[in-house]
Amino acid sequence: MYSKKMSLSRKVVHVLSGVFFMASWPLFSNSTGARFFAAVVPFLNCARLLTYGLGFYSDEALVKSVTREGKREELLRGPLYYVIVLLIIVLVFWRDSPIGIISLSMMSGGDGFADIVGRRFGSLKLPFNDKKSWVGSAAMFISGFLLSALMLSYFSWLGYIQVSWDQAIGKLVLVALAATAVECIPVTDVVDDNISVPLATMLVAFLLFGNTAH
Ligand SMILES: C/C(=C\COP(=O)(O)O)CCC[C@H](C)CCC[C@H](C)CCCC(C)C
Ligand SMILES: Nc1ccn([C@@H]2O[C@H](COP(=O)(O)OP(=O)(O)O)[C@@H](O)[C@H]2O)c(=O)n1
Repeated sequence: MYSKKMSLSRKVVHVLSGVFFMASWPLFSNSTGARFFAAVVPFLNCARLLTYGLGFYSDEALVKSVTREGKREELLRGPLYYVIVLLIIVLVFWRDSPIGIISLSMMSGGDGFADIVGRRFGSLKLPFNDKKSWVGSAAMFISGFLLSALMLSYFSWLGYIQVSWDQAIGKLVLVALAATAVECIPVTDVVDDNISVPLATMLVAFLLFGNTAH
């Protein structure tokens, strides 16, 4: 029986892994190769998830902390997609582009809180997706928007990006709406939302922000 406590702990890992990983980026040097050193952590986690997910070795603690039903094969789906997206974001966008910062915030914070809040308070389901709820989607939008704004402020304060907040706020609202829309449409049986949410965010953030946060 998969407990609510395990579900909550998995989601806390979902939220905090991405946030703490992103928050650690300023610890790396200003060299052009710094992103590759930062990519070592998600790379090693990819290897770990593949090793244990394919059954070469077993790690019950890992399986219990990041899977829904305690099956090792689950490591090869949501958790692996999540870490691959971290790898792509850190290599492609790094800390000097709002696109990666916002995409990671929507995937970790937005999608994470959608589950945490929606699973507990989401009795009123969406008319087009009975697995998702209005309050869960609202939590996705609000937490994704707030975490994105917080992390953009963080990297702006440290001098990696410049943010024109008079324009950025409106653009961030639109990006959060797009991410929320993608998260709640019933395609998660086909495309995991650890793929669909960041991809949709990257596209809309690129169209609205380009590679600067103005
Ligand atoms: C539970 C996770 C994904 C599943 O999502 P869903 O299917 O519920 O939508 C997150 C998996 C996390 C992964 C096993 C560990 C990732 C660690 C990260 C690469 C680096 C963290 C470093 C930081 C400094 C703690
Ligand atoms: N927009 C949302 C998202 C999730 N949820 C709740 O959170 C549970 C898990 O959502 P999910 O299938 O998107 O979980 P992950 O794929 O993110 O792990 C759902 O079964 C709903 O109970 C919600 O109510 N509304």
